[in-house]
Amino acid sequence: MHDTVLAVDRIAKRYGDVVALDGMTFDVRAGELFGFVGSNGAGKTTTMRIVLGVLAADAGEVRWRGRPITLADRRRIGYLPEERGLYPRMRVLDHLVYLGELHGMGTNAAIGAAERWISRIGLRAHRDDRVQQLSLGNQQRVQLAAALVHAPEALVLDEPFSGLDPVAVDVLAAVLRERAEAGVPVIFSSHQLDLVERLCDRVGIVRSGRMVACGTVDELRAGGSARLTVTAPQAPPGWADGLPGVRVLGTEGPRTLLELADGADDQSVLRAALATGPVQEFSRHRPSLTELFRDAVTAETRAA
Ligand SMILES: Nc1ncnc2c1ncn2[C@@H]1O[C@H](COP(=O)(O)OP(=O)(O)OP(=O)(O)O)[C@@H](O)[C@H]1O
Repeated sequence: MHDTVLAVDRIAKRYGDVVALDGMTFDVRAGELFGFVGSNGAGKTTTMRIVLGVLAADAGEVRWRGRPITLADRRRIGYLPEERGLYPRMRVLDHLVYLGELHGMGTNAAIGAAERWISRIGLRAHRDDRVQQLSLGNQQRVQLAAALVHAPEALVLDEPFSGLDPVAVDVLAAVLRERAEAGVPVIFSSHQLDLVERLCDRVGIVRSGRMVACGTVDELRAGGSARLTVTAPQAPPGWADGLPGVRVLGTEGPRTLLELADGADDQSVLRAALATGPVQEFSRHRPSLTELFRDAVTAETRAA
């Protein structure tokens, strides 16, 4: 039995004629990092807004620890919205203290927490600057500290890594991992799939307002079709066309990337490659998250 904290259950949402969410369903468990990925417009931000109560769903339910989520539950969530909302003229420390107090912290506790996050997120040199004086990336760091300052019981972060330099990416990755290890469920959206693959316990791939694949990266990869990379310098263009159970995904110089249907015979591919001349590379691998994601997006294009 998993310790589900947040459950999104068959959420539907339309904007006029646009169907933004169409039965969106998934859950996030205590202590896990959940990566929420999907192409632009797939419905990630809309889902997060509904979880936080910024938007109302047309149908479906959000549950917090097994019962319908309330305003009080939502105040326990640390939220990084897509539309970043800081007061530009406030100073960094004052801003974070203010937000901590808004979430019910006493002033001293809020100051202590704000100082700790300022150090942790690398903002010490900017502690007394006004938000509007900061670079975009540093404003993003303040926004992240704002989501963390009140010791939330869950984190819902809309593209938290966007705009961060590589050092800040590493710091944030460590912070999120640490929060998860403390039992906090963390859900975040990102287009940086290598980061999602490296960091997340589970990943959900969203397409057209629905969850089309959800599981650990290993589970998702195991469910994807095997890939073959073949390097055959003398092979003419189209050498792999028509091989049974084989789809050509692309070529790059002498290398051809192939997708194998279940049960397709990779040895017949090897024989076909050898028939063209020397084969310098022949390797079979499971798709990466990026490749799985491309498959999902391609399926969307084909369905459109
Ligand atoms: N306020 C709005 N009015 C009309 N349509 C909207 C509105 N907000 C979102 N949509 C539409 O709803 C769908 C889902 O958008 P959403 O912002 O949730 O996607 P997303 O997955 O977060 O995309 P991105 O990766 O680009 O941030 C899109 O078709 C979008 O155009």
